[in-house]
Amino acid sequence: MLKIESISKKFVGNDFYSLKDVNMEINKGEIVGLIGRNGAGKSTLMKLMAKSLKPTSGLITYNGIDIHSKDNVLTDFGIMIDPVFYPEMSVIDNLKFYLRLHGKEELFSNIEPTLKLVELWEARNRKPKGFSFGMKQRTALAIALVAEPDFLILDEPFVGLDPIGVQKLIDILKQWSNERQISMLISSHQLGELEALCERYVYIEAGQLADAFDGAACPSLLVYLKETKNLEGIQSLLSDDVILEGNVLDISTKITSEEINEIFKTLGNHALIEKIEVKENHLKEIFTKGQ
Ligand SMILES: Nc1ncnc2c1ncn2[C@@H]1O[C@H](COP(=O)(O)OP(=O)(O)OP(=O)(O)O)[C@@H](O)[C@H]1O
Repeated sequence: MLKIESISKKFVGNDFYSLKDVNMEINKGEIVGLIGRNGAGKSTLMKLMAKSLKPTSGLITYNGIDIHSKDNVLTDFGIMIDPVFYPEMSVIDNLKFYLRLHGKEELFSNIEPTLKLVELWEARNRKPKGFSFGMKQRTALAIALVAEPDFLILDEPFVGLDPIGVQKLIDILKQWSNERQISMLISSHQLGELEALCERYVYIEAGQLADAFDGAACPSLLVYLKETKNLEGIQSLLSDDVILEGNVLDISTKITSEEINEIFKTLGNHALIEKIEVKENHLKEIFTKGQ
């Protein structure tokens, strides 16, 4: 588990704190979305967690160990913040070098599926020096993913991926979190992508943790029912993800296709559907409040 306690960061020469007294925890297998406007402090927080910056004050521990107290605490971290590849070395050699550096040569077999995931397999023998911005992003992403990390820190991982690449990445990250209990902190301005992935969010505003909320606020369908009587048939369908309030059924898009089919079959059989709406994107609301 990663724990951040009262972390503050003031860069030399600045008269303001880029982060001020931030506290948070990320548990095993949890995917946490980090959101906030430009300059809010997201990258600074991630860099402190990745040890590429030192905090002005506060403590960050991973499984109880102060990450800044000694080397090798982050060996099982996959980090995509700043470019970490060698521009003059082919992509495939970059990945081999990274695995060797971490003593993980036995994972060379991961290189092909990882490069296929980020759609760089065809370009594997080219040097990132001549790559487009998106290709450089995807090289950094491949390096973060290749060593089967226990903890992923990804700063804007969707930038540079096309829609199919984005969906493939979302699917694999979900799968890793479910099957291998990998923890993740992901920052992105692409709120729809985050909503497809995260269970919990932290919102940073001017260096401070302004809000934290869970994924219950992910997109949902609102089904307006013609009547609120004779709803015994749908009682068994209600859950944390399918909530009935008055005559509105709030159905989270997290539920399975079997559940969706069951709900619509039941509603249709009783001709209960008045109209359907998509609930406003909650993350967008957070961003735009007070604007
Ligand atoms: N090396 C640095 N030296 C001085 N100030 C810095 C440095 N890095 C970041 N800052 C300042 O700290 C604040 C937070 O920056 P940070 O990059 O963490 O924001 P961010 O939330 O990641 O923004 P964006 O969404 O634009 O990437 C900004 O005011 C920024 O100018």
